[in-house]
Amino acid sequence: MRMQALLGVELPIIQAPMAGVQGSELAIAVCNAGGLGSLPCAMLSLDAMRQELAVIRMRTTRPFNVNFFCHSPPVPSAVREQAWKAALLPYFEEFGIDPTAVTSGPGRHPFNEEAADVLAEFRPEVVSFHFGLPSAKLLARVRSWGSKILSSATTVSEARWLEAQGVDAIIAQGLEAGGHRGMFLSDDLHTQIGTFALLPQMVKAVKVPVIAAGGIADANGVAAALALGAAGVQVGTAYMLCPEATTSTLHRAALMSKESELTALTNLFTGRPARGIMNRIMRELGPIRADVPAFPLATSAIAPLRQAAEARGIDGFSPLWAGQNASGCREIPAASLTRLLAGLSVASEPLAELER
Ligand SMILES: Cc1cc2nc3c(=O)[nH]c(=O)nc-3n(C[C@H](O)[C@H](O)[C@H](O)COP(=O)(O)O)c2cc1C
Repeated sequence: MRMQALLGVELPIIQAPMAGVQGSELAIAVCNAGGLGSLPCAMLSLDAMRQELAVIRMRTTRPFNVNFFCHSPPVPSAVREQAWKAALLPYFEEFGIDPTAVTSGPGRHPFNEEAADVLAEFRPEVVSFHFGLPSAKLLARVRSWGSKILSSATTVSEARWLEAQGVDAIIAQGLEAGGHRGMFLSDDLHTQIGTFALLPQMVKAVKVPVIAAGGIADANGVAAALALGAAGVQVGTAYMLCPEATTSTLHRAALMSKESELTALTNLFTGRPARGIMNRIMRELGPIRADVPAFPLATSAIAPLRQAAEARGIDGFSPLWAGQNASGCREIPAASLTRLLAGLSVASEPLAELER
């Protein structure tokens, strides 16, 4: 089944939920252009989430997707906290940050009953999860509103597991993808393979529709994914320069520069592996370390460093999330990008140029 029939949209394009670089504005623009816009909620308070959802309902009548992380809350480890702070100490000194003032604590919220209470007020057409699924009870609550349920899988085994839990579609997230790996059955990074190797195997293994994600940045990429059996695609990185995204100036500059050609998986910023543009701290500490606190506890120690560096215009301590294919990033309205991805024409001349 094509994604359009399943999710009630015109185009087979999902704008990937991207916590930290977008809110309702991007989602609304994509929905109104015929794609499926997404609101990432992992970093939103309940009040902010309610406000964003109200804005979306007000400004579009189309289906939209609301996205959550569903990791298990971490067990803090004093040993790892200490080791992490020790590794960061030279940088705290360089930027004049008092290490004793650095607090620890979670920086990302998993989906829970309180978030479900807010969601119940809006009953979104689609709800997607990252890092597996929430409890069966919570999932049943989401399903009771008629919301279609999506989740990311990075391996065929994860796809089979999600199908057994009754999801409506599976997002095949390949190695190229920007941001956090949705992996949840294994923490072995070698298990995730490239999108166009993963997709056909997943399509063969499960009966539910499979949506391709990772490294897809233009109409040819979308067509290739559909030819390999995808019901639709989920595109993240390509939307990050759109004016409706909230991507920071430093992050935009990195995406537009040659730097964006080198990305790596790193757990330094949150405790879980995510793909971002290589920067100073990734280079100097090594992008993956065993002594980093569990997700999302690593975030709080690095946050003051990031803040101090960004205030000086330095991007070396910021998570510059991006996929391996930033070639589709364009400073054009999200509606135009959505149409171009779907192989449709756009009205204005400079944009029509991009189609060639
Ligand atoms: C900046 C950024 C933030 C992301 N945040 C989320 C998120 O909050 N939830 C989620 O399910 N996926 C998130 N992802 C992953 C996307 O859902 C998707 O897998 C990825 O963007 C697809 O690869 P591409 O970036 O190459 O298009 C994020 C990706 C990026 C680039």
